[in-house]
Amino acid sequence: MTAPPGLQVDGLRKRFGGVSALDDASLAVKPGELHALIGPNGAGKTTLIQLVSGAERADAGRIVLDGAVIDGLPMHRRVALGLARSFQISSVFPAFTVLENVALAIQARSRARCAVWRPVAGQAALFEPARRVLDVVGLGARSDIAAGALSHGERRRLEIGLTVATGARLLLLDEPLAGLGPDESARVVALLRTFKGQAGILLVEHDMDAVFQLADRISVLVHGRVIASGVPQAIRAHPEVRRAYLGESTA
Ligand SMILES: Nc1ncnc2c1ncn2[C@@H]1O[C@H](COP(=O)(O)OP(=O)(O)OP(=O)(O)O)[C@@H](O)[C@H]1O
Repeated sequence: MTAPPGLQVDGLRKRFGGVSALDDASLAVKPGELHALIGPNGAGKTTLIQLVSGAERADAGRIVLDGAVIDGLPMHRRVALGLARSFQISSVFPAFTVLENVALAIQARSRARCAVWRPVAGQAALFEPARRVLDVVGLGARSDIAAGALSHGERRRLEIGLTVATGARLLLLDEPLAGLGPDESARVVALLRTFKGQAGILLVEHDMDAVFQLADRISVLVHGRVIASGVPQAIRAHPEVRRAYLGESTA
C-alpha cells in the first residue's frame, strides 16, 4: 500500500510509567497544510510532537513522512528527510552575528542533506541566502548584531524562518506563541501565515484565536486520543469537542 504524501500518524501509544500519554492517537497532515493540534492540558500534544521528531520512541504505532516509515529512525535521519522542529535555541551561537548564525544553520542543513561531505561553500554563497531569510522574517535590519541580543520573539521568528528556508517539508511547532507579548505574537502569526503552503506545519498552540485564524485543519486530542479532525468551522461546531474542550475553556 502506498502512503499518501505528508505526515501520517497511526495508532500511536506512549506510556510514562503508570501514565498513558498517548492511547491510539492518529492524524494526518497534508503537504503544505497548517494543521493545529489542540486539547486540554496533559492531553498528550507535546508527547505526540516528541514522537514525531524522534526525541522519544512510541510503544506502538506508525509514523510515515512522504511515504517513508520514520518511527524507527534517529532524529538526524528524520531531519534529513525534511522534518524540522523549531525551538532549537541551543543551536544559536550568541556571540556570532545574526547573519553568521543563519549562514551556519543553512550550511549545517545542506550538509545533513548530502550523503558526501563537501568543502565549505564560499562566504557569498552562504550569506546571500542568509540575507534572504532575514528579510523574510523581518530581521534584515538586525543582521549585524550579536544573536544573543535578539529578543525572545525575534529569535522565535528566526528559528521558524530558518527551518522553512532550509527546505523543511514538515515543521513541528510546540507553542511558538508561549511567553510572547501581543505585538511579537502577532508578528509570529503573520510569519506563519506567509509560510502557509510552502511547508506542512503541525502546530501545538493554546492561543485559540491564533489557531482558528491560521489552521487549515485542526485535530483535537483528549486523553491521548484524537477525537476529531476537520476544518476550523467543523471543529468549532463538533459537539464532543465543545463538551470536552472548547466548552471547558470558555466556561
Ligand atoms: N517524560 C515524562 N515522564 C512522565 N510523564 C510524562 C512525561 N511526558 C509527559 N508525561 C505525562 O504524559 C501526559 C501527557 O503530557 P503532554 O505534555 O504530552 O501533554 P500536553 O497535551 O502537551 O499538555 P500541556 O498542554 O499542558 O502542555 C501528562 O500526564 C504528563 O504528565
